[in-house]
Amino acid sequence: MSTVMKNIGVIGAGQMGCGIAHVSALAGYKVQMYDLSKDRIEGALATINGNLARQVGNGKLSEKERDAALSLISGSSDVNDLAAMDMVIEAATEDESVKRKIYAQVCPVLKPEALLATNTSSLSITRLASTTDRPEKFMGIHFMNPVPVMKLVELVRGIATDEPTFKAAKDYVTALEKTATVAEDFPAFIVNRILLPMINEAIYTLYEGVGSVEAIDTAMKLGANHPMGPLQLADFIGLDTCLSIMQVLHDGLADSKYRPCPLLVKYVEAGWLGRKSGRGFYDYRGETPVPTR
Ligand SMILES: CC(=O)CC(=O)SCCNC(=O)CCNC(=O)[C@H](O)C(C)(C)COP(=O)(O)OP(=O)(O)OC[C@H]1O[C@@H](n2cnc3c(N)ncnc32)[C@H](O)[C@@H]1OP(=O)(O)O
Ligand SMILES: NC(=O)C1=CN([C@@H]2O[C@H](COP(=O)(O)OP(=O)(O)OC[C@H]3O[C@@H](n4cnc5c(N)ncnc54)[C@H](OP(=O)(O)O)[C@@H]3O)[C@@H](O)[C@H]2O)C=CC1
Repeated sequence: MSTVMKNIGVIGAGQMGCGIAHVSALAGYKVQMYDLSKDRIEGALATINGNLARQVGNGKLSEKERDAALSLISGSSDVNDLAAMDMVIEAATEDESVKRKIYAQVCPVLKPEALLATNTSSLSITRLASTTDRPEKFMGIHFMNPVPVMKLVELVRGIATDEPTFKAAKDYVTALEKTATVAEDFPAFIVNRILLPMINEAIYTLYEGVGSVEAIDTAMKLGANHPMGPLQLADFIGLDTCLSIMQVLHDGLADSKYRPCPLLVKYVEAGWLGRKSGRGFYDYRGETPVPTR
């Protein structure tokens, strides 16, 4: 039997949390966002408003549909506001210790029958599930960035995930008019197992001086028809997230071919995390992005 869901909680009001709230509300779910600070929540609501307005501007949505979606989204920095949720999707920072702390805080607040999902890009679903009070009701629902545009969602079961949970997650993805693929619970699943080593290799190509930022991105855009160059895409994903994923691949598969490029490590250590921090392989602080190497 499938669980009928109406109320979706989203933990982490960053770029992915905003996207998940956006598409869930458009599909008619009531959405409650939670993040640590009120500022984050206010920023997220403004971002969602802007992205919905863009869809109205290009004729993808009517004003009525935008208003209906906006009226379904609330946010707060009080975890107790997640108590009535049928499913909570955690989309906080890609750091296992952060996610564990969140589950320890959130699980006692949730209804016993509520599902808990993670949008992790790489971490073991089974290991994350084991830190919760409901491993059978826990799974990976991995959206792609930007969520309102990308059609794919990877569904990942942990060893304990039960069938009604999987079915409810699949029904939810279908209601969002997205396509689900099933990935096994291996480091970084399918998309990032393939995509992130390519991005890491592009950073090695830069590190070794084979080409400049501009040359590498132009080469892959015009030479391989990628919509974004790999360094532009790394900045878009977030360099902290890219590094975490490479570390999970390196540790989890114990193969030196996944060694994170030292230049990626250096950028993250500098706090140059890409678009979200204003600087990465490009500097976004002016009118147009300028390569940093
Ligand atoms: C790391 C992980 O765990 C997994 C991942 O997500 S990996 C990352 C996967 N994503 C990708 O590979 C994205 C690659 N890039 C692209 O596909 C395209 O460059 C892009 C869709 C992001 C932008 O496309 P574009 O043609 O350059 O820009 P543009 O024409 O302005 O936008 C196309 C659409 O995207 C929307 N869009 C662009 N950026 C957006 C954003 N950040 N948020 C919401 N919508 C956005 C635009 O509104 C537009 O929508 P419509 O088609 O409804 O008009
Ligand atoms: N970026 C991408 O392309 C994709 C990312 N993902 C995954 O989605 C998740 C989120 O990524 P993304 O949105 O890019 O990251 P962001 O850095 O944009 O957002 C993360 C958000 O989580 C918040 N946060 C951190 N700690 C807590 C906490 N204890 N409680 C509540 N909120 C917290 C952060 O707040 P603060 O900034 O104040 O710390 C921030 O608002 C990660 O697991 C990532 O791997 C999945 C697919 C694609």
